[in-house]
Amino acid sequence: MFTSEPIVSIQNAFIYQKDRIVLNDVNFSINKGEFVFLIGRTGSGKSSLLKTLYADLWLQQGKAKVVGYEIETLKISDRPYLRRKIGVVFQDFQLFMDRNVYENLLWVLEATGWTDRAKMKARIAEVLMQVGMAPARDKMPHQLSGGEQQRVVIARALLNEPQILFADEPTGNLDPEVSEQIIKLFHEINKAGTAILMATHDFDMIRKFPARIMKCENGVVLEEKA
Ligand SMILES: Nc1ncnc2c1ncn2[C@@H]1O[C@H](COP(=O)(O)OP(=O)(O)OP(=O)(O)O)[C@@H](O)[C@H]1O
Repeated sequence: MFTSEPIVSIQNAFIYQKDRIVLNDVNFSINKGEFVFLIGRTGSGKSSLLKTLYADLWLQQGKAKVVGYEIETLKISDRPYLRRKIGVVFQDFQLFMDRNVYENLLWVLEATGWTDRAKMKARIAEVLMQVGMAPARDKMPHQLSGGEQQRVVIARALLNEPQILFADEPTGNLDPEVSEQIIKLFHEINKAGTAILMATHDFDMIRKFPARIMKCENGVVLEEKA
């Protein structure tokens, strides 16, 4: 039987902020193409868990493997290689406000080793099309609505064809209608094969777009029964 290795697996992991344990003995895995919601109250550890998985917070105890990289032993110099295979989307859009959409995306391609200008231009056109933002190519971020900016951020996260997107409250700053469009976009991206791990408070969206749910509660991560 064909079995593929999970793209995220975390075992016996203790997640710390400074010297305080935020999450104890975390164990789960995420398979290729899965969609997973991560829920839990403010301060329950969702962001800390995501940060650990994209190697922004040191994993002091336990093991994690993300798209083939062992997180607990990952050298700082190897982080860019991990980051090329994953995409990260936050609540605050974090675009360069002094560059237009095209330049924002170009910056990422340059920073991740692309050199062929024609291929870069084509890839940017492709991801902007995928998120419905092709007409905004030459606009400055301040000329876009919050939802449009978030689409550009998602396009940026897709540039290197990540195997998984980590999204931390990606609709946290958006009104409900726009949030729904953004979650729909994540679902389309997921259907095209990219796994998604999304921290959210938005229970309406979870009801509308049912998927696997994990919950941070009382210092542990639990699988939530549907
Ligand atoms: N940089 C930091 N230094 C010290 N403690 C931190 C830091 N970041 C978060 N914490 C603490 O770690 C705990 C978990 O926070 P975390 O941000 O992971 O929770 P969260 O579930 O993502 O919350 P929210 O929904 O508000 O984003 C909280 O008690 C928080 O105060």
